[in-house]
Amino acid sequence: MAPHADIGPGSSNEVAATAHKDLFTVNSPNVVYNANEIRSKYTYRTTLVSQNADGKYVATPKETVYDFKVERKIPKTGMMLVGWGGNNGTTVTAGIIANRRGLKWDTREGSRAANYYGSVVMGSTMKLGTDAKTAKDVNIPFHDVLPMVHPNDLVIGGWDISGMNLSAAMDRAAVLEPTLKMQVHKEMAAMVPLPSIYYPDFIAANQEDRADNLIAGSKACLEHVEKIRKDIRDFKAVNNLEKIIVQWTANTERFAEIIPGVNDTADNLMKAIESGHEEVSPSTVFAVACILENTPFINGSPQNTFVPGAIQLAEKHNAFIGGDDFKSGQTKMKSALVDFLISAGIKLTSIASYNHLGNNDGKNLSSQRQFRSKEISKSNVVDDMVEANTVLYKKGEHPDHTVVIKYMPAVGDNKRALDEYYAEIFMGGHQTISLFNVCEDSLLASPLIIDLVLIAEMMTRIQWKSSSSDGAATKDFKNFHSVLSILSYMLKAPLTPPGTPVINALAKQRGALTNIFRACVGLEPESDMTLEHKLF
Ligand SMILES: NC(=O)c1ccc[n+]([C@@H]2O[C@H](COP(=O)([O-])OP(=O)(O)OC[C@H]3O[C@@H](n4cnc5c(N)ncnc54)[C@H](O)[C@@H]3O)[C@@H](O)[C@H]2O)c1
Ligand SMILES: O=P([O-])([O-])O[C@@H]1[C@@H](O)[C@H](O)[C@@H](O)[C@H](O)[C@@H]1O
Repeated sequence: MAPHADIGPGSSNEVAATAHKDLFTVNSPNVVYNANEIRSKYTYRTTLVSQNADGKYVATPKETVYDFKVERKIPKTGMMLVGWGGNNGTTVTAGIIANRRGLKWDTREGSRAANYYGSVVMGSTMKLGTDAKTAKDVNIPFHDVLPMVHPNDLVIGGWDISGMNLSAAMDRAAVLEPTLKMQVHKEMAAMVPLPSIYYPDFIAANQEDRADNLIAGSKACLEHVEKIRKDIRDFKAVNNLEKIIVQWTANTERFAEIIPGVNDTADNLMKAIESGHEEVSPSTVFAVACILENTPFINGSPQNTFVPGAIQLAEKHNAFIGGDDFKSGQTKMKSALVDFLISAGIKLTSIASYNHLGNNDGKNLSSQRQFRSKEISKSNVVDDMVEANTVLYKKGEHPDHTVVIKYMPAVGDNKRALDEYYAEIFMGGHQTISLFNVCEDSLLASPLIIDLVLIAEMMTRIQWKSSSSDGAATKDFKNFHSVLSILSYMLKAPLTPPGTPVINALAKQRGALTNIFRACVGLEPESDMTLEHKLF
């Protein structure tokens, strides 16, 4: 049996890492390149605000000097998906194979070619600067800002409670055109998900008929943690990998109850797993296994995988985690539109978000407890934008917001999202925005899975220290905080380091991602001031 890896013509042994060519170098005394690293000294400028006795704000500019170190060598990287046999898992796998081989296929609208549309890293650009002669903007592919893995080079594997091979699972998903599927059929038929853990109470009962590829045991135990850790090590060894990123793209679980003494601390969580506590979910067991294996783990679903004990464990082991819930279509649009409306001074008073879909995700979400997980992640996405505008909203005031999801098998993966945004405008007027948004869910989510892997892997090669004079200096280089909030742009319910704010506004999320990567090569944040076009 194939070692559950991508063993096609582009298989791990044959995939030659795409040679990385630096598209640019930074000409600055603060940036030094050597064969292995890029070192930069970056001054981070913020404004500290305090209030004086009469309540007036006092704004004080603050500068913190950071040293960043970026490893330039691009490691051979594996992507292991939990839920590999699902719509997203099969679609992203077929998509990477198709891109790797430069496939074209016929459709009713004519020939189509493989692409990475919908991936920020592979499909978007950022402004590098302005042309020294013409003063015109110079934009570069996002992928070229730092030495990042190319998705074509990813070695793919994973787990599923369904033992169906990836070709049959791709047919079951009914996402891709037959003329494309037939070209990747052979490679995908050779891919078989590893058996996984299945605790029935956490996903809808209607998923039981898929569960034929199981690791023994129906509740958490240390053996499950160790089996998953071994799977990761074996996958790494068989494919001669240097890095692995694991992502949960399995079914949405019900929320786990946070129980003091069970999952509130790292030690209690490990004891709970050892004792087989029934409130420990499969996704939390995967997270713990990845943390202990120092393998970044990202949760693409809305459940609270990262119970407090899991976050504490990640911090303790200096391991990366990220989540929750891919932000693919209806919510992505919401996080941009709400930001636009509120920052335009328009008082949004209600948001009605309805959608129906017919894929297996929709089937799982037709169960109330799983829907509740999704309802939470889809509902909280406007909080930061509302709270930031105290001109429009009094403290605690917010728009009405309802989320409805219905399972309609007929539409398959092509979710229909209907939204109404209702707002108060000048002098008692109203604005009503109605959206009808057909989201081909897996084709929107798959590029996000790729972005999450590429960015999480990049973060394992970036370290920082502060040479600040204000006593916050750190002597040695260290990783970013274990909770990768830099991944927020791809996620509906961004996980952030405990006690730090959650930012959902799409433009702010992209700005953070872009400007942190720019800072790693000593470049200032993208500024839209364009003073060079105003002051002359
Ligand atoms: N646009 C999107 O598709 C989108 C957006 C946001 C979030 N999500 C989330 O991504 C996840 C996957 O979506 P999908 O459309 O691929 O769903 P899917 O139902 O097609 O795939 C999920 C897969 O997970 C498997 N699975 C379930 N429990 C498992 C376990 N314990 N271990 C291993 N495998 C397990 C199932 O057998 C199935 O093959 C869902 O949770 C969904 O809510 C999807
Ligand atoms: O990302 P998004 O389009 O806002 O949200 C989607 C929901 O609308 C859909 O019902 C669900 O099945 C997907 O998993 C995804 O969560």
